[in-house]
Amino acid sequence: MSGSSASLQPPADAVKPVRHPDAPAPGDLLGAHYEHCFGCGPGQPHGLHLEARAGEGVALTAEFTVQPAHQGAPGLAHGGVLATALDETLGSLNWLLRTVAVTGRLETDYVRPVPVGTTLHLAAEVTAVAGRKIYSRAVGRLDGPDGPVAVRADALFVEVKVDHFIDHGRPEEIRAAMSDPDQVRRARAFEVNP
Ligand SMILES: CCCCCCCC/C=C\CCCCCCCC(=O)SCCNC(=O)CCNC(=O)[C@H](O)C(C)(C)COP(=O)(O)OP(=O)(O)OC[C@H]1O[C@@H](n2cnc3c(N)ncnc32)[C@H](O)[C@@H]1OP(=O)(O)O
Repeated sequence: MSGSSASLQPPADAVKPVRHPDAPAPGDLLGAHYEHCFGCGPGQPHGLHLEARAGEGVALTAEFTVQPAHQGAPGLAHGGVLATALDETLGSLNWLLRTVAVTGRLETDYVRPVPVGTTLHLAAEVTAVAGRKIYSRAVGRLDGPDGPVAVRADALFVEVKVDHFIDHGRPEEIRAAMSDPDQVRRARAFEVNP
């Protein structure tokens, strides 16, 4: 069974997403938005270390290999970890819009179990934008980019200012992030609009 709820249907005044002119070129690795991000950060030993690559338009692909630390049932990926992989992949679309946005709603279908050791091949795209609301979807496949579907998600991201993180994040991590010029550069890269 699948099908997303009414709140994930774009409204009548929604428009097509526009790829930012300074978005990374198709094929480019997007890199981590934050060193300690559980989804993409190199500084998280048990994190997903998801690697996303820009596609054409407002779309991308990503890969994530399920590690023993990601188990739910013996030898199988935890559903919450798979939702994280989908969330992170969808969040990476921010790089192509050059907009900072956070997940408001994420609906996930689990279609096939995902064994430890599997590389999940993910693909995501923005389908519509309505004001601050960004509608997107993602799919994760086994055995390669054209393999059988294991997981799917529909999502609504909501645009926020960088202040969202500064206002709500724990002060010690915010202080460390703000004193790291590379982190500040990455945060700025999202907020430069045409
Ligand atoms: C230099 C130092 C700083 C460093 C910075 C680092 C750089 C960072 C760069 C990039 C970060 C990317 C990170 C990606 C990580 C992966 C993605 C995640 O996991 S994000 C974490 C999980 N998500 C949250 O924690 C959100 C928690 N929720 C909230 O904060 C708020 O609820 C928020 C912002 C989502 C909305 O709150 P409102 O007060 O701003 O806006 P309202 O008016 O409530 O909503 C706006 C519109 O969206 C709809 N909406 C909101 N939530 C909805 C929902 N759950 N379902 C349906 N519609 C929803 C509303 O109905 C409204 O629609 P109508 O304009 O009236 O048509």
